[in-house]
Amino acid sequence: MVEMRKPIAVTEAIERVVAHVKTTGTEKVALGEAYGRILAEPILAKHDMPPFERSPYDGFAIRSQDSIGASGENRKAFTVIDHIGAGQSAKRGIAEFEAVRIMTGAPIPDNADAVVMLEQTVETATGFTLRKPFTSGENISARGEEAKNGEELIKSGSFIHPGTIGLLATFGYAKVFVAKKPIVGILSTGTELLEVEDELTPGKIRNSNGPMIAAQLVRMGLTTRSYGMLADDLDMCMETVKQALCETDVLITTGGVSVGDFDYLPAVYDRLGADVLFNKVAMRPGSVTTVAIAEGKHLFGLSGNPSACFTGFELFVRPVLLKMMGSENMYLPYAKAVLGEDFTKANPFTRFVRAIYESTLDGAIVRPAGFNKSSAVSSIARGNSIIVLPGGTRGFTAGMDVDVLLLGVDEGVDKWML
Ligand SMILES: Nc1nc2c(c(=O)[nH]1)N[C@H]1C(S)=C(S)[C@@H](COP(=O)(O)OP(=O)(O)OC[C@H]3O[C@@H](n4cnc5c(N)ncnc54)[C@H](O)[C@@H]3O)O[C@H]1N2
Ligand code: MOO
Ligand SMILES: [Mg+2]
Repeated sequence: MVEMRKPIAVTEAIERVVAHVKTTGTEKVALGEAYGRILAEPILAKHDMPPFERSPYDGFAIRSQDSIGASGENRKAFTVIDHIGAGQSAKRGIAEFEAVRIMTGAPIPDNADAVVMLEQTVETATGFTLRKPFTSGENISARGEEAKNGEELIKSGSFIHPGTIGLLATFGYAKVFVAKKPIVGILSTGTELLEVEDELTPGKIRNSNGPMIAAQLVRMGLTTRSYGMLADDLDMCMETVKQALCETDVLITTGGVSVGDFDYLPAVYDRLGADVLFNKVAMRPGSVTTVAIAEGKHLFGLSGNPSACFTGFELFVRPVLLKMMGSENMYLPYAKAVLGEDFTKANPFTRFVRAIYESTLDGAIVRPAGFNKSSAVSSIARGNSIIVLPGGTRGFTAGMDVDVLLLGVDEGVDKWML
């Protein structure tokens, strides 16, 4: 008797996988190694920023009170007593009708409270004249105007992108606490599988899922511990999965999760006494995606069909890995776009269509990326996004609004929106 599986909704499946996450712990890395990691401490302002009152312009620092009454007919004259660029300080404070020629980024001299831009002055033998009054604080960057000492600027759990690196450098974080990377194993199962460099032989195909998942992990800044390829053999699968459970934080397998005579992953979970969170999801592709927990670790049984495998990774593996690293932004970012061509197939389950998303001057357009069966590889290659069509619908036509999940974006969002 073939086992009858009960499909659960995608949202429910996602909730179940992310409910069981243990964090990986933290480590300190040099700033130069921090790009692409997840912050494991908040970024605090270690001092006021700017740390001193400074000039935002190239010009002259003056006492604003000396400019009162200035006009085209009544230009006020100033004597320049010093000349400083960024990194230099004036030798003394200014007195009445004195000024310091000051460049962008240089500290405001004592007694000065306004900066006149070079363009607003006319040079004289000893200084300059100006034709308008300045208010106290005009053209001055106040100390701490961007951040006050001790202020939390970026949350722990945030993705470290180039801007984050700039902020860390600003506050002297030569080293920073980041989440440890989880060790992720990949095992490709299937008697039909050949290595990438192998010539085709009858009935065989090359293993594309293994390299594809490894690259999906690289896109997240993670590396892979590869368990290679195994033929569909229960004992061999069992042995390798057990070994991987000792050596990894998460194991991803591909293939062998359906109800076929050589689909051995269900038996592996059974023998391990694993807690199967689900083995059928109301989605296409990827309906047979199975996730189990053994020894507190996630075993992701992704389908062998490449599009199902790819989608299963993005929907289920990615949020778990991100949550393990303390990120709250674990879900793919979401967009609305106009469907660029008809998609008339029925969608008994939620359908994830590999797609090409394009921003145009008239708004976002999305089109299916070609041959879109669960077994498809080419549409994954063409796609940069996934159209999500709700279950129980059909007859989407060009011009309709559809939901899209964007791929390859550094940092996702903290909510599953669909
Ligand atoms: N009677 C039923 N048959 C099937 C069902 C079902 O519910 N009842 N589900 C179908 C669905 S949906 C899918 S998806 C597949 C899932 O199959 P498995 O996850 O068990 O994967 P395999 O049987 O091992 O392989 C399926 C397909 O994918 C190819 N494959 C496998 N591994 C790789 C790889 N590493 N690289 C590239 N391609 C791979 C494999 O050759 C098969 O063609 O089951 C349906 N059947
Ligand atoms: O898991 Mo299958 O991919 O739904 O076709
Ligand atoms: Mg199968």
